[in-house]
Amino acid sequence: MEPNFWQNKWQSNKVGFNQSKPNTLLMKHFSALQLPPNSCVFVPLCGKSIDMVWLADQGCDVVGVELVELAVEQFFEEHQIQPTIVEHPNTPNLKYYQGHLDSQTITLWVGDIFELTAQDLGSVDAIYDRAALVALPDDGSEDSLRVRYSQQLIKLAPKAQQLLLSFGLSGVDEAEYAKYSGPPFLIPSQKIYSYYQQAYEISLVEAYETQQVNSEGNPFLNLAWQLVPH
Ligand SMILES: C[S@@+](CC[C@H](N)C(=O)[O-])C[C@H]1O[C@@H](n2cnc3c(N)ncnc32)[C@H](O)[C@@H]1O
Repeated sequence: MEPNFWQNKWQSNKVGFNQSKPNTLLMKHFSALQLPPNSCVFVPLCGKSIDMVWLADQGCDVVGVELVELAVEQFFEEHQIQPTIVEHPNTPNLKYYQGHLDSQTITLWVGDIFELTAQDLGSVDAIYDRAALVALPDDGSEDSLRVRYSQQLIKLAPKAQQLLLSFGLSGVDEAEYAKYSGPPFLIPSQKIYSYYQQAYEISLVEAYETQQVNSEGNPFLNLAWQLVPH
């Protein structure tokens, strides 16, 4: 997706991916990560997700990154948090907004995730990916946006486990997935392994069929994965 695609979505308020309530798979499976209090959770491609408030309520600090500044502004406005805005000392296209929710710190970088470094993020204990991997296309090439994104996550936080949410389709083979365009994209399970098995032990912690079916009656799936660094 070109940056303009996302800028337009936010400018025209076509943000159907944004949830009004915390994600049920997050609430159900987050405790399996067994994070100590004040752990830092990285939320890539964070939008203005309410899940970040839920994570802070669990006693975590949150670091996010989001391309579109309007999304970050809206996050702080909607939760009535007064942010401090800090420009990156060396990278002109990066800045962060930082504020506090009770005793937790929320730091949202504005910019392209590919411009961030592990040093910018600081120490990260876990990554929560909802609507991020599935937002990016994979044309099958070695340097597709989705492949580059998965590599970048590993570089940014090599010691962090991940809770990853994805979408699939029940009862079809991998070839069938290519018929569906996104975002969000459906991702065959084999692909999740191909992106991440070099860095993580991968467990599928939940997969459930949604009410929605394709034209052949195959149900769409919501999946939750736990990825633990080797
Ligand atoms: C489908 S939305 C999901 C937002 C959020 N994770 C949620 O659950 O609501 C994907 C977000 O990624 C942002 N985005 C896309 N490409 C990006 C990039 N290269 N760097 C940072 N953010 C990006 C978009 O602006 C958009 O807000």
